[in-house]
Amino acid sequence: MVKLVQKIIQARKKKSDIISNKVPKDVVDVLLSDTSEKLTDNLIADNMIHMMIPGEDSEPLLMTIAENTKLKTQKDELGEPLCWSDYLSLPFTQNVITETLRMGNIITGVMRKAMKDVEIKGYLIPKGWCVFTYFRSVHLDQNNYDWPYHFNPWRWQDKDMSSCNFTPFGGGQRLCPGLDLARLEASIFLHYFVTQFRYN
Ligand code: HEM
Repeated sequence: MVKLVQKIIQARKKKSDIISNKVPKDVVDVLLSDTSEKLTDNLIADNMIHMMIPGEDSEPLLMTIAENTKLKTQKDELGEPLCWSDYLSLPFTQNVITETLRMGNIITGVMRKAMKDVEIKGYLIPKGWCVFTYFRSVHLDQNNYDWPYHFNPWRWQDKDMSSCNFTPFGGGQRLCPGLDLARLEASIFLHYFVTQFRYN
């Protein structure tokens, strides 16, 4: 990321040599126009990255904290432990988990062996061949997801998850039997993480 941002800075520097005295249009322009010489390219890149990360992740985190804090307060008032229906009552947290599974699933795909000749979309997979179905390329394909590298839990609101474009737990006869348990564990982790831990 630093390398990428540094390239942008270099390109801007070249441009600003040609067009001097122009009014700064964005953060990079402002940082580059600093005359104190304290701002190295590295520091400028660092500043830009720090501005990008909160812009990207703060909203989903805020929503998750709000939803889970509300539940924790209710539970504390009633003096009750968490139960199954609580897990289902956190729709935004579920969307955060779904989006995490889409972008960062630890299982990148599954292996299959063709038991007979199979033709898919004009390609022949001969009997006995092994195939690796790569989930990640489907989950990060912009034909299936707008801005696929953008962490956007809202994309799952009112969306049907049972499509072939979303298979973090596999599908068919070998569908992961731990699917619900995995989501439940992730929800419990997120609940305690956002309601009990401090970031500093
Ligand atoms: C985020 C967590 C998890 C992910 C992403 C995941 C993903 C998967 C995937 C993709 C498969 C299909 C493998 C294939 O088709 O070859 C699978 C199978 C399986 N998973 Fe999970 N899994 C998770 C958690 C769990 C948990 C918590 C358990 C059990 C407590 C579990 C038990 C199994 C078992 C037993 C199979 C084999 C099913 C079969 O072959 O019939 N998984 N998992």
